[in-house]
Amino acid sequence: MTTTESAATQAAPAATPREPVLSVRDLRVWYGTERGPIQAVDGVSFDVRPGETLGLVGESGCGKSTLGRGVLGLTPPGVALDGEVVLRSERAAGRNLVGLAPKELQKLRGPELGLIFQEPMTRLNPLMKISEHFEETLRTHEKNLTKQQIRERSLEALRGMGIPPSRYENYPHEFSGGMRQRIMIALALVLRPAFVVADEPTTALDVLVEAQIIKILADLRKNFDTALVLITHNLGIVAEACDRVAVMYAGHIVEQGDAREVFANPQHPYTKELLRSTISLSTTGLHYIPGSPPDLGDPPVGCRFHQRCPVAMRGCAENEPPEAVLASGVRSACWHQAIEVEPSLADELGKDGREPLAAVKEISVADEA
Ligand SMILES: Nc1ncnc2c1ncn2[C@@H]1O[C@H](COP(=O)(O)OP(=O)(O)OP(=O)(O)O)[C@@H](O)[C@H]1O
Repeated sequence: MTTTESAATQAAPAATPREPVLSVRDLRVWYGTERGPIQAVDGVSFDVRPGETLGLVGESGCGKSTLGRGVLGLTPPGVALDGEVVLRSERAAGRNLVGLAPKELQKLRGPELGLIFQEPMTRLNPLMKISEHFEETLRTHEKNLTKQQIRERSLEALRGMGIPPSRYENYPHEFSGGMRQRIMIALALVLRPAFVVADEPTTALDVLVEAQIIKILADLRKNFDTALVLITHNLGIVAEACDRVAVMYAGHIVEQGDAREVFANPQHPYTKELLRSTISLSTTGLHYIPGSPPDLGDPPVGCRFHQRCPVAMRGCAENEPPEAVLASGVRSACWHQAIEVEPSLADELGKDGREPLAAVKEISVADEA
C-alpha cells in the first residue's frame, strides 16, 4: 500500500515520540486450505510504543486474531507469513521475528512477548496450585531466581491483579472465572514482557469484572512500560482503555490513529459505519452495515469495502486506495481522504472515477430493465 501525507503533517511534526518497541511492516498471513489460500492478513503495518495500548477492532473474521498471533509467531502449522515484525526489546534487539528459528522465538516468548487468551481454564492446569504455575513460569525463563524471589515476584503480580496473597496456594477451580482470568494475566505479566497481545481477554466475563481487568491492564502497562495490543469487539473498551486504535476490515487496517481522534472524528467510511453500529444510551434505532465482509479466499479488487460503502465511487471498485496520512496523524486507506490530502491522485481513478458507485449500480439496473 502506498502512503500519501498531508502537507500539515510534513511541515509540523509533533514532539518526538519514543521509539516503537514493535514495528510491523507489510505483514501478510495466509492459511492454506483445500479451496486455496485464505489471505487473513494482507499488508498490515503499525507501530506500538512502550507503555502504549493499541486497540484492534473490526467485524468477526476480519483477521484480528490472525494478526495478533502472526505478530507473536504463534500461527498453526501450514500458515505462511511474510513481512517484518521488528521487536526492539533487550533480547530481540531489533531482529525481525518473521523467519526467526522456532527455538529463538520460543526464547523470546514469555520474557519478552506475551499472549493473554480468552479462556483461562484451558490454560491453567487444574492439578497445579497457583503457586506452582508461577514457579514453573519463572523458573523456565529466569533460572537464577531463589524460591523467596519467586514468591515475592508472584505475590506482587497477583496483588496487582487484586488477588490476595492468602490465595497463593489455592487450585484454579477454587477461583471465579474473573479471578482465573486475572491470574492468567498475572502469569503473563510476571515476566514483565516488553510486548503483549491480549486477545478478547474479557469476552467471557461480566461487565464489572471486565471494567476491573481493563483498569488493571492500564495500570500495569503504565508501571512496567509494557506495550499492549488489545483485540476486542467492544468499542467502549477501546475508547476507555486504548491510546491508539487500528480498525481492520477484510485483512487490511483501514484506519489507525489516536483513539480519541478516531472516535470523535472517524475518517474511513467503514470506521464511521462501525461506530454507528455501536449501541449507546442515545441510540434510538439499531444500525447495521448492510451486506457481509468479503470472502478472504477471493477478495474483491479495488477497495475491499466498496461493495458496502455508502460513499463508494466508480474508481473504488477498481483501484486499491493508498493510505492517506492526515494532519491529525490519523491514517486512512480510502480514496476520499487520499484525494483530500493529494488532489492529483484523483487522476488515478480515471475518467468518471469519482462518480458515485451507487448511482452507477442504479443506472446498470435501469439499463437492464
Ligand atoms: N485455521 C484456519 N484455517 C483456515 N482459515 C482460517 C483459520 N483461522 C482463521 N481462518 C480464517 O481467517 C480469517 C480471519 O480469521 P480471524 O480469526 O483472524 O478473525 P477475527 O477478526 O479474529 O475474528 P473473531 O473476531 O470472530 O475472532 C477468517 O476468514 C477465518 O475464517
